[in-house]
Amino acid sequence: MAKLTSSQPHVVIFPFPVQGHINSMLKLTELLCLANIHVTYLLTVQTHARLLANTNVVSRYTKYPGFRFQTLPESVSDGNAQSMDILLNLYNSLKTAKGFFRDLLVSEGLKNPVTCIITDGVMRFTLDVGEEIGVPVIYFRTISACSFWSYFCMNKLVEAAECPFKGNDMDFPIKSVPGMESFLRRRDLPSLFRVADINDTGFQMWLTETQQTVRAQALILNTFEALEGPILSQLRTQIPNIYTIGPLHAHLKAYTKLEPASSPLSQSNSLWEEDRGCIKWLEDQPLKSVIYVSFGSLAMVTKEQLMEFWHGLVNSGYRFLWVMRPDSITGPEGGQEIPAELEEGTKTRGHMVNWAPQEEVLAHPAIGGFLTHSGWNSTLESICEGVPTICWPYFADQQINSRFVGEVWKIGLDIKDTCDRVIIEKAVKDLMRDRNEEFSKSAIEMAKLASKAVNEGGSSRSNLNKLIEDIKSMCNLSQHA
Ligand SMILES: O=c1ccn([C@@H]2O[C@H](COP(=O)(O)OP(=O)(O)O[C@H]3O[C@H](CO)[C@@H](O)[C@H](O)[C@H]3O)[C@@H](O)[C@H]2O)c(=O)[nH]1
Ligand SMILES: C[C@H]1CC[C@@H]2C(C(=O)O)=CO[C@@H](O)[C@@H]21
Repeated sequence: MAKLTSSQPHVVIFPFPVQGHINSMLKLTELLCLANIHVTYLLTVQTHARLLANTNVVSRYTKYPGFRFQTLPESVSDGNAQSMDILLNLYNSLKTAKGFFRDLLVSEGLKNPVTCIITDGVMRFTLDVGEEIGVPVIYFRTISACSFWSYFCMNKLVEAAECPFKGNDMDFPIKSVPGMESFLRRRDLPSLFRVADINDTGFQMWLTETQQTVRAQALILNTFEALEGPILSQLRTQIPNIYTIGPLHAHLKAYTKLEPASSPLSQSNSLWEEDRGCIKWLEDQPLKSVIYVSFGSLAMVTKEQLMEFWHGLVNSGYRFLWVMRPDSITGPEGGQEIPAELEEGTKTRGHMVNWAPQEEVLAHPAIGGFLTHSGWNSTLESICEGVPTICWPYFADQQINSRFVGEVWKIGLDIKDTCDRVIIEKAVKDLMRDRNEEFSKSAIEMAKLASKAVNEGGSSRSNLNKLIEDIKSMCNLSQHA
């Protein structure tokens, strides 16, 4: 093994290429670039093209001469699937890029040696490559610490016969996730736990992926100590080297002192075209009068669910801004007429878009609440703006995030497993009016803690500085075969 040394830190960052993962890993990328670290960022051909078409990333990154995008072979793709199939297709497709990844690292090494690899914590083939060529791998798992910890305890649940679930009582308590014994129910576990057989492909896949985390040099989490401290303490008994550096979107803003409103597209990483008409619409709405509705980039709703949400929102009497992503409605073509009262209610109090500049929307003074699927980015973005949430988790980590929102942080309502119109109407009225003071108070408190974490002297800022130092110190350690 020939040893190459370098005085220039060069990190290859490899996200699982879907919106929710690309976002936070690009924010980290920019923070590393600001610290004069060279970064090569890997994307599929598809996502790279979409990112370039819908954002200003090219001009944004020209100020960092050490940055470049690198695309994966064209064959790596999500197969134009939807939702969970996107993830499975991508997962399998990405593994075929192992040889490409290895060759890239070695050939990059000839010009500008790669000194550290930061990869998404669900791609263990990258650990194999790092070990093979002697370059340290740091994992970045883009979910919350609480959901990661529950994945990490999957084996314990199986050993304790808590999973697979016996019987249909979804409110049955779960005791095998240390630190969550007093409030965790079956329905709060990540949706992958809802299996009849633990040999289920998805279950085994995520169990194995999560367990491999211990092979990484360290783990980066997009969270902050004041939010998830007790769970992080549990996690550190198994994985001592954890950098909590979130919320990353706020961290980047604090670092660059960017005012969100001053430069609309400045930090967007959207794969869809943002409809800025909704900001104009928000300008005409009273203070805290609007509930923002969005289910992220992967969730799908059936036509029946859509109608329940719609009736619930209209019947609540509140104004709403609703992101209805193209292709996010499942079910047979055609069908249901839209009832006149929904048309009317939407015309007078609603606004719908395909994709919104979400960070900016949540920061807008007209927003009073957020009906969300509880994806981790959306959860952090609402926390930073002190916006209380109604949580309708769709899959994966979302089920446990929403339990923490409702039961631990008390910054919103968890309505999981139902979207009946009567429940939606009541939840909106509770969030926007009847229990607004209580939720807003805790949400604003949490927003202050988030801001403290990412500013000078805060825990996330110190951890980021430590990460940067550690990456710089890896310069003389890397070996290439
Ligand atoms: O109109 C929109 C809707 C969303 N977003 C952004 O898209 C991201 C969505 O991310 P997230 O809220 O995390 O949801 P998903 O897209 O569903 O993210 C996937 O990745 C997350 C991080 O791993 C997981 O927590 C989720 O469960 C998983 O589905 C956020 O940054 C939003 O600001 C927009 O900019 N405009
Ligand atoms: C397929 C989803 C289940 C887990 C994955 C994930 C994770 O890191 O655990 C985050 O969000 C989803 O995109 C993935």
